Amino acid sequence: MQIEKLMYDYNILDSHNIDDIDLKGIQYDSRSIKEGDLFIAIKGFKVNGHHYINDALKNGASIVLIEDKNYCSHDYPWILVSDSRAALADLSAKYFGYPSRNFTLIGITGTNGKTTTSNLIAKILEEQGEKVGLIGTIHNRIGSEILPVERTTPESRDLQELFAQMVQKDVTYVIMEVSSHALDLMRVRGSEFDIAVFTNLTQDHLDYHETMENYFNAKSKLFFELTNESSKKQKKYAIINKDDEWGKLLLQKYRGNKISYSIEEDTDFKAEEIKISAKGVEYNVNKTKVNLKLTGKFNVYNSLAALAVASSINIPLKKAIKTIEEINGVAGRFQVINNSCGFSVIIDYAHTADSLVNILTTAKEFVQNKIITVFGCGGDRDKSKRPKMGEAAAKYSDYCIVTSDNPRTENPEAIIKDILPGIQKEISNEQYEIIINRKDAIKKAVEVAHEGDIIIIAGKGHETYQEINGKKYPFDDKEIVEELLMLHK
Ligand SMILES: CC(=O)N[C@H]1[C@@H](OP(=O)(O)OP(=O)(O)OC[C@H]2O[C@@H](n3ccc(=O)[nH]c3=O)[C@H](O)[C@@H]2O)O[C@H](CO)[C@@H](O)[C@@H]1O[C@H](C)C(=O)N[C@@H](C)C(=O)N[C@H](CCC(=O)O)C(=O)O
Ligand SMILES: Nc1ncnc2c1ncn2[C@@H]1O[C@H](COP(=O)(O)OP(=O)(O)OP(=O)(O)O)[C@@H](O)[C@H]1O
Ligand SMILES: N[C@H](CCC[C@H](N)C(=O)O)C(=O)O
Ligand SMILES: [Mg+2]
Repeated sequence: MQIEKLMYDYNILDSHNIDDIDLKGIQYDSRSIKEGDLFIAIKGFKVNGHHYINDALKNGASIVLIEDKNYCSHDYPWILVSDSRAALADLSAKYFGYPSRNFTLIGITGTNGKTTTSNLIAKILEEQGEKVGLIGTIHNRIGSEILPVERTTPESRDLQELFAQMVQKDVTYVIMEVSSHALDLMRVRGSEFDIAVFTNLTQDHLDYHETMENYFNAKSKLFFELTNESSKKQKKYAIINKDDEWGKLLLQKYRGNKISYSIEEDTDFKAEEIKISAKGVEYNVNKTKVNLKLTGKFNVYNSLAALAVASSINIPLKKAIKTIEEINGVAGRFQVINNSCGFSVIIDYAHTADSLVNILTTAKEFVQNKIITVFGCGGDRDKSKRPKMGEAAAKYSDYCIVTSDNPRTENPEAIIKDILPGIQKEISNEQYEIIINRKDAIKKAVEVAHEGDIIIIAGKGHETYQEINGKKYPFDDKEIVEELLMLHK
């Protein structure tokens, strides 16, 4: 694409020597630059992308886009804008042909339940014969083609490229998890959403957002994107959990079409007569029975959200229910590991206090003996959630083994030290132990478990690695526990 065409109508502050440049691509990382690309320099949290302009030029960049006028130079063609992160999103959407205009885009935000809910919605749509694109924590998917992921919501440029691939492959609906980081860092700017879902808001990521209000404001951005003009026929909807205090606030603030769901309040989709068991959960919604193989009150919420989305695109309730009733589970979400040892093992991605409370209280509904919980907290993430996760785990377990999650660049012992005050608030020294090595911790849980116990291995769910000091080592809770269970007598 000619640079003049890309920049036509764009608010630029200044430029140098940009005539007649035919762009081959757009990149925000100097290491990904190929001959003829535009390099967009972003001032990051860790480093300043402007420092990598020379690397980008060496790798073949034909022009750079900057926001710092100190990098205006006679040595290379440049464009100066006021915000290069915004420009990355705007220009990528244009470069890839505004791909999200070609399908119905469903965004799901909230602290917990995004992955589960998006998987339920994907199945409902696929059952209707639609070709679905799925973007989220476990993987990205185009129809049945699986693509690996780095993070939950891709960077704007990568997202627009992925959308364009989806358009080429005739996808009709895209369901994506939208993280608060993504909303704050403009990764979804230029994406035209039709339906937005708010699952809940509980403490996480305060290392980044600092306060719950900021965290809520970041999440809310998805809904204010929704009110923008659109070229599509699909009526826009906000789908919101009214039992969540922040959800209530969003319902009050949001002016467009909305559908609410709940267990406790009067709403469009209200679950009643809930029965939770080890095998699943049953409830009634709008006089129709739902019998899920997924268990836990939290999955009542996830399924209500999915049913509300289905109704917003005119899929009959009974049809949508039939589909979600067939779903056996989502990888690493309350995943039961079958065995013949007499006790149960459940792997779950709970990495917040709220999600620990949810899975442990669910397990308490049907445990016959004791609950043994193996968990840790991720490094380089919200430190203030650590004692709260400790407290939640201790309060609802009979025995806790505190271990490592992804230490990232932190010292695992220091992370555990942050967890302990929460644990010690609830239980005595005999009711917990520390085993830093996660594999050894899981091994110990299997050794001490008795008939009727439930072992909960929390925090890493579907993850197949453990990140230590910038390196990802193979590590899979499921594989490890299956190996240990085979050896267990
Ligand atoms: C806080 C955050 O989200 N940061 C993201 C952000 O980083 P940043 O802007 O600070 O970038 P930086 O590393 O300082 O680098 C600045 C610029 O220099 C460039 N650079 C850097 C080095 C080099 O040699 N050449 C070069 O050009 C970089 O590509 C970048 O454009 O933009 C980067 C590029 O897209 C991301 O990699 C990075 O994600 C970091 C690694 C991350 O861990 N993010 C997590 C917290 C995250 O986003 N999580 C959410 C899920 C949360 C949840 O809901 O549970 C997610 O959506 O996955
Ligand atoms: N609706 C819900 N409300 C509260 N907790 C939930 C809900 N759904 C799932 N959980 C708990 O949160 C964990 C994560 O669920 P899920 O992966 O669906 O959420 P997510 O929002 O995608 O999380 P992440 O932001 O880490 O990608 C589950 O393993 C479970 O413990
Ligand atoms: N999306 C979450 C995942 C956390 C998973 C947990 N295993 C951890 O490492 O803390 C995050 O980036 O905070
Ligand atoms: Mg997720």
